[in-house]
Amino acid sequence: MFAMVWHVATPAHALSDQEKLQRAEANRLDNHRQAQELIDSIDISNLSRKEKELYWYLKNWLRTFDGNDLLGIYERYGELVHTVESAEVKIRVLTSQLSLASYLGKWAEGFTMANKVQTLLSDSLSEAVQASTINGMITFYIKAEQPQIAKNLIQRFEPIAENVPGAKCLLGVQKIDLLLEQDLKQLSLNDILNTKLECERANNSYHALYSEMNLFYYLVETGNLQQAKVIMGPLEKKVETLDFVFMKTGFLAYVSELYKQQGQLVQAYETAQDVLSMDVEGQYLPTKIQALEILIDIAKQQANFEQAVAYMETLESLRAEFRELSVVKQAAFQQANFELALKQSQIDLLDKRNKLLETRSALSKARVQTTLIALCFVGVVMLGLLAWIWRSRKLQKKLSEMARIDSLTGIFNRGYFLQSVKQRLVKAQNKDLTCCLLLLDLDHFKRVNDSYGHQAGDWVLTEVVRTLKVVCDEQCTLGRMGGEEFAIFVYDTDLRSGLALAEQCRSAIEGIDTAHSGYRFPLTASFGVSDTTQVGYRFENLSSASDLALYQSKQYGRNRVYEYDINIEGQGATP
Ligand SMILES: Nc1nc2c(ncn2[C@@H]2O[C@H](COP(=O)(O)OP(=O)(O)OP(=O)(O)O)[C@@H](O)[C@H]2O)c(=O)[nH]1
Repeated sequence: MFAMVWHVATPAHALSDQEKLQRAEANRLDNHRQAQELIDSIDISNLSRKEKELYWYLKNWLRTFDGNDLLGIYERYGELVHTVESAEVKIRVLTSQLSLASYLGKWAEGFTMANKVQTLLSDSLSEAVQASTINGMITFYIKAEQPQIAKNLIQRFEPIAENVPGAKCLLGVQKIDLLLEQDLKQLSLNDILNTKLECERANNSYHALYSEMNLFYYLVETGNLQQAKVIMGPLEKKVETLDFVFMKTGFLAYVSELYKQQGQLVQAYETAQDVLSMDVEGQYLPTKIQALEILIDIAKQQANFEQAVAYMETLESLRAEFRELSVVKQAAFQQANFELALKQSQIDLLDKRNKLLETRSALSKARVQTTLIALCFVGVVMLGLLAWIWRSRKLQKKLSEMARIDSLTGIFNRGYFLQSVKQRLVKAQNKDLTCCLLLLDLDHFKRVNDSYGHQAGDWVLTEVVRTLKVVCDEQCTLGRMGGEEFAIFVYDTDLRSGLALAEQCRSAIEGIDTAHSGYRFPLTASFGVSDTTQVGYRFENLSSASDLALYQSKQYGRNRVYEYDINIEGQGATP
């Protein structure tokens, strides 16, 4: 049963490190010594990260067989579970640690661990890993005296066991274990035989032997002593080859029971003593209790009451220990459940907080959106306002321009001309500069209007201004004083220069070709000139003086330039 076919065919040294790992994994239950040798011969530098994780798991797992350093392995599993990345190896490490927790009586940690395994157990794991995990959990809960949870897990195991090779064997073993513990009447011989068959089919020699032992227990418990005796001999040999103390002691306790029931008291006594001596650390209390009960029976039957009482005292203390352990288990279970509920309520609380935060963030998002919309709205309003301000400015500019400029000719109107000239006069006075004012009036302009129409009159006005602009330089300020009367203020210019300029203007107007208006007619203007040396810097005085001179121009024949003369009224000048 333990022969390794592959091992015979392929020597270990011919295998790659990956193959060694796979073989060790496949045969770890059937031949843990060979699996151990394979693991020890692996050069881990050839392994990938995931393979290394499996390697470390198996290395620790195989060390549990000698049973020497269970606590050390338990702790190493604890470290490993934090460093492992592979979800499958992680849950296997945790499940094995869970199994050790039950051996070491670490019930509180065990229940917490079992809850963690439960949360890690997901459909994303392979069904094989799911099967071995559930199997490990069932073992734990049976030992932890939580049969209901074990039953539920068995139900969960059933559909998976259909698909995973070898899993039916494990499922069968668990069902039988549970019934052996809980309700022997529900168990049938066929259940055990079928399970044994399943395990043999799956080449799971360990569980096939385990089932055979269960068969033996069942036969002894149900009083089928003859049948039990038949299988006892070969079974004893097989059990001998195993290193598991608990398997040996468990088996021997029933062997002792069989001997006792068959009246072979000496053999029964010796075998029961073997059980007690093998389990020095007293790890397997139920077996020890079973052995002591046999010893008490035998002592009573042999009327060795003193011995019986001594055994009974030991038995009582073991039972007390057992009960205490049971209480410890229940308490640990309650505590783990309480912690789980606490954790769940904390998670619920966090969930609620998160939801609250989410709502708050949604609210603030909505607020931000509203603010943005409001800002956009304000932006649009601001833009509208700016556009409106811009338009108003433009309008204002146009209005103020209209207030300053004569719309027909484009030069200053009377009002603004006055304002502007007055400022310049102040400036000139401060600098003691002489300025001139020329007034000109078109001659017989009414005739143009009357003869050729208002449009021709407008043309004349525009053309005259254009001509004046050509003649005048930047020192001149032009203004339309009314109808066909214009003024030219010349800054920093004396009367002589002013008269010369007036003459230039007169001549230029006279030279305008009126044919461009569509009509041919004479076009002339009369001029009156004065300066500040004559009348001072008051505009009104200057204007009156030039006006008087203009009047003289008109009086003395038009198309002339007259300067203001304070003494003589009606003095002539050019031409
Ligand atoms: N076409 C046109 N005519 C204007 C404008 N403003 C005033 N007038 C005309 O100018 C004429 C001025 O006539 P008057 O004051 O009698 O002077 P005048 O005909 O030039 O005669 P003298 O000044 O004596 O040479 C009037 O017929 C006004 O209607 C204008 O903006 N366009």
